[in-house]
Amino acid sequence: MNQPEWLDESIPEAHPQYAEQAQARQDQLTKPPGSLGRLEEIAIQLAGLQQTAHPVVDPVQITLFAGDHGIAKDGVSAFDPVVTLQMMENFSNGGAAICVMSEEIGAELEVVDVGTRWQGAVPRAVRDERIAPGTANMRRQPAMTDEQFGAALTSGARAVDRAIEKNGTRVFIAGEMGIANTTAAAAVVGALLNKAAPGLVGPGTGHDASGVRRKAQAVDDTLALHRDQLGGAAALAAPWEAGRRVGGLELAAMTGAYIRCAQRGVVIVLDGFISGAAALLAERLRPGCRGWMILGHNSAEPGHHRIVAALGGRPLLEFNMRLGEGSGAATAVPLMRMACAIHNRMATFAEAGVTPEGQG
Ligand SMILES: Cc1cc2ncn([C@H]3O[C@H](COP(=O)(O)O)[C@@H](O)[C@H]3O)c2cc1C
Ligand SMILES: O=C(O)c1cccnc1
Repeated sequence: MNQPEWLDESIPEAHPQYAEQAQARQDQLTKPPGSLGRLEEIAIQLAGLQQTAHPVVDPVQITLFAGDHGIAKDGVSAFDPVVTLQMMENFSNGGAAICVMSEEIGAELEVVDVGTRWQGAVPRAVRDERIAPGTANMRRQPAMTDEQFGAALTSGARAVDRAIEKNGTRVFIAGEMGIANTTAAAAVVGALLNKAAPGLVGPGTGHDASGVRRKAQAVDDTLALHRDQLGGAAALAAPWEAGRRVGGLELAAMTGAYIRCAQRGVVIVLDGFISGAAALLAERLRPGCRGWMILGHNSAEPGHHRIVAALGGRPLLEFNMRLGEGSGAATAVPLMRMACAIHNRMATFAEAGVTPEGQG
């Protein structure tokens, strides 16, 4: 299989010396050391990644990738797949949650259709990069061909390049829309971690218990088929095969975007369950991506904590959100801005004439 060439580009690492300097500055600011908790950690992490004494969050780019899923026909979502198409109109008209959120936080929003079943021209404000009219049903055959998977990765990577060129993006958020994509995400995580469906699947858009059981069966059937075809679980844990056989076009585009962010030194804020699955896939495809990721929030989708455990680290927010679209990541942005403002603008003990030593 021919993997896209850009995938081989190297990924820079954080510079400990900048993180150490940032830590030293935090300890000189007019507050008890450590008293701003994770706000301090965020600023220190960003300073190390951005190799600067003055970490920044802006410009923030949000790019939402949309795609349809063959397995949606099997009743794995509480909603009909036509909602993916209807939501494309809604994104185009500025009515979706992520549209309001991106406006509210002053972030640029782009919506890229990498594979919906939309007939004819896509809605006005949506960028048309359709690779296929949805994935094939992964319960019966690979969701994507090698070429389609590679093209979806590349579409995500190009979205990052485009954003950097347009606005000098420093923080990137990938969102998604695709009815049934929590099923695809669960299958990707099951394949990569060699886990069975129970514990990975959850209500998604709002299934009841019998819906969740149907979904778990779909994921287990899917994993069994591909493990069989490849001759074992280890072969399906190989990230290229996992990503193309049981993933989604939008999930692959997110994966490509994350890898590209890491290659280009752009900080990633992860969203929820689908974003987490794409992040895990990115790290498995190109180790080193994880260093560029900040976990935005803990999704209420029950399997999300397994992704968090596999990635390592602790999400910033516990907000009981389970929407996707990039919404959890967007919600974390104001806190990250606050962290940088404190780091960059607070007075030190020396500047303010405040006595730094404790009383012993
Ligand atoms: C109106 C609406 C807007 C959404 N925006 C994001 N999602 C979220 O729900 C879908 C995944 O859940 P499942 O796997 O259960 O289908 C994805 O489209 C995800 O982005 C939405 C879902 C709905 C119904
Ligand atoms: O956590 C998410 O991203 C999520 C959960 C349920 C449905 N859609 C998205």
